[in-house]
Amino acid sequence: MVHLHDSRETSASARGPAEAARAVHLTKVYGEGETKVVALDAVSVAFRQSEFTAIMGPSGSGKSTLMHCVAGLDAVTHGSAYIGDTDLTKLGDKELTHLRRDKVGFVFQAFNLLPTLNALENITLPMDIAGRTPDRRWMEAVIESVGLSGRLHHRPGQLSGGQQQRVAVARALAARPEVVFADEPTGNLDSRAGAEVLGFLRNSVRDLGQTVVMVTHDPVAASYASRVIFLADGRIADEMHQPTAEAVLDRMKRFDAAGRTS
Ligand SMILES: Nc1ncnc2c1ncn2[C@@H]1O[C@H](COP(=O)(O)OP(=O)(O)OP(=O)(O)O)[C@@H](O)[C@H]1O
Repeated sequence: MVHLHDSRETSASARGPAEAARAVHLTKVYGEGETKVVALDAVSVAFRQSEFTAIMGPSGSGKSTLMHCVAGLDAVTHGSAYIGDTDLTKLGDKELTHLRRDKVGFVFQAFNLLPTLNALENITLPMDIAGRTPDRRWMEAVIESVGLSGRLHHRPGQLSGGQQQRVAVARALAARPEVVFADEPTGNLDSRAGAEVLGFLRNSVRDLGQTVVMVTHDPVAASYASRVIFLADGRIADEMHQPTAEAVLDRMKRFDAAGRTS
């Protein structure tokens, strides 16, 4: 296994743990008048570099909204969202597009691979479009940890669901982003393929120093993270470190008992 920690992390560790992304008193309101929904209510949370955080909570608690606002995919109503030191609320559309392209990696439930390109071409596509040359050592490390070296010239249709999602994760990592946001990355996978993808995400944090923030409904998926943030009614309700699936499930049951799920 190649160990290739990010030099940003080394320099940051001299200053204490650096934050790859954070929300500061972030409020997100959808609609107005009778249809007004406060999806996030003054949420403050930081995601440190080289940390794997899972965001959990009942349906409608604001998980996706938090991820979308911090990733610059959705506008903030009040407060701020940062990637590194950059306040996203101060950026125009074009700057935001560049920041998302250069600093953020995304993994969604649907793999979103291009069917006519092989695995390697899919992995390097965003960098090709941006006209950037991939860092060779980093790419080799990503491809080694993704465990697809024998399948790099296969097209998505020739790969299993789990392999396709691992290609999607490698694509998110290829540009060496500040942070990777994963939204239900195992939602379309059976438990074995899901475990492969989660293991790969965890390795990318451990071996490559990547920062990962993952929204999930699944306590087993959350147990791969080193930290779980629980949202309820648009607020941070709890936090757990070194979670086990059982402990996460127990915590989620207490939300059910409080009648907060829909
Ligand atoms: N585009 C939108 N317009 C209006 N309301 C929205 C919109 N997106 C989300 N909401 C509302 O904001 C609240 C939080 O939604 P969000 O999708 O963030 O929750 P979630 O925890 O991710 O839910 P789930 O687990 O069901 O995906 C919900 O009440 C939802 O109905």
